Amino acid sequence: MVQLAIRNVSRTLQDNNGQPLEILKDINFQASSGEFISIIGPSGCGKTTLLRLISGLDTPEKGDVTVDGNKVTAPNVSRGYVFQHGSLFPWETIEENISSGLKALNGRNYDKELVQHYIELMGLKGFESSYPHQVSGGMAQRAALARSIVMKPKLLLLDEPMGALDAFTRADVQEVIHQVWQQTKTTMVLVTHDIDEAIYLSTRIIIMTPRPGEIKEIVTNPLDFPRNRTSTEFMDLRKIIQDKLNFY
Ligand SMILES: Nc1ncnc2c1ncn2[C@@H]1O[C@H](COP(=O)(O)OP(=O)(O)OP(=O)(O)O)[C@@H](O)[C@H]1O
Repeated sequence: MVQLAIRNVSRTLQDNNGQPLEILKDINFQASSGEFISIIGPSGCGKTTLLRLISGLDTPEKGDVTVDGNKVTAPNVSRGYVFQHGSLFPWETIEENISSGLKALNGRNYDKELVQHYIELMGLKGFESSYPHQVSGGMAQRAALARSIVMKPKLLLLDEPMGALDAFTRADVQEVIHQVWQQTKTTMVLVTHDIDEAIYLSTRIIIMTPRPGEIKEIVTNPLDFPRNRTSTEFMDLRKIIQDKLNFY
């Protein structure tokens, strides 16, 4: 069933001199409930702009974004957003951060078991009382992910959440995202620069052109789970996507 629909979306912003800058041009795609979509493309092609339009943080001047048939006009808790730098509250502990949205919504009667479930799943047991500056970058990102997923969003938008992590930590957070996706069946849209990450996690990969960002191609990922990054099939797909990203 189609959950997310982007129809004829264009977005023009202003550059530093006040001149119009066409960022996104005629974007069209649909995602079904439970899909994992990655968006990949050259720097500045409008990936984050597209994610902001899906979240409702921004609105397009042409076209529309709908989720479950409803037009997106403003942010909503049903669409979670995880930033590159998880943006945890530095004055709250890991547990307080994870439960902050639930508390804001439900007061003190929030679902504490759910919070504990994600503390365990994210490997944060024993660090509940630590503050963000006392844990590693990977742990902070796992906590940011937990903070979003406990809200049970219909759609989870991931804006390069592994972008600032080293290769080992990155693989570790990818694994956690994959587990959360499989367990919750939440529709996820990930912006990434990392072809392997896109192949490892996604059901489909959207390849964008340089600015103005247009969809060059949508590649359906044929690989079964669990995926093996060193398999021939994985490496073949990496080459195919790398070639499609070769614009110059
Ligand atoms: N608020 C804004 N006003 C003007 N221009 C903006 C604004 N936000 C982004 N831009 C410009 O829009 C273009 C697309 O930005 P965006 O962050 O969406 O690209 P991206 O593909 O996510 O880039 P990257 O991969 O480097 O993160 C860039 O040239 C950026 O400088």
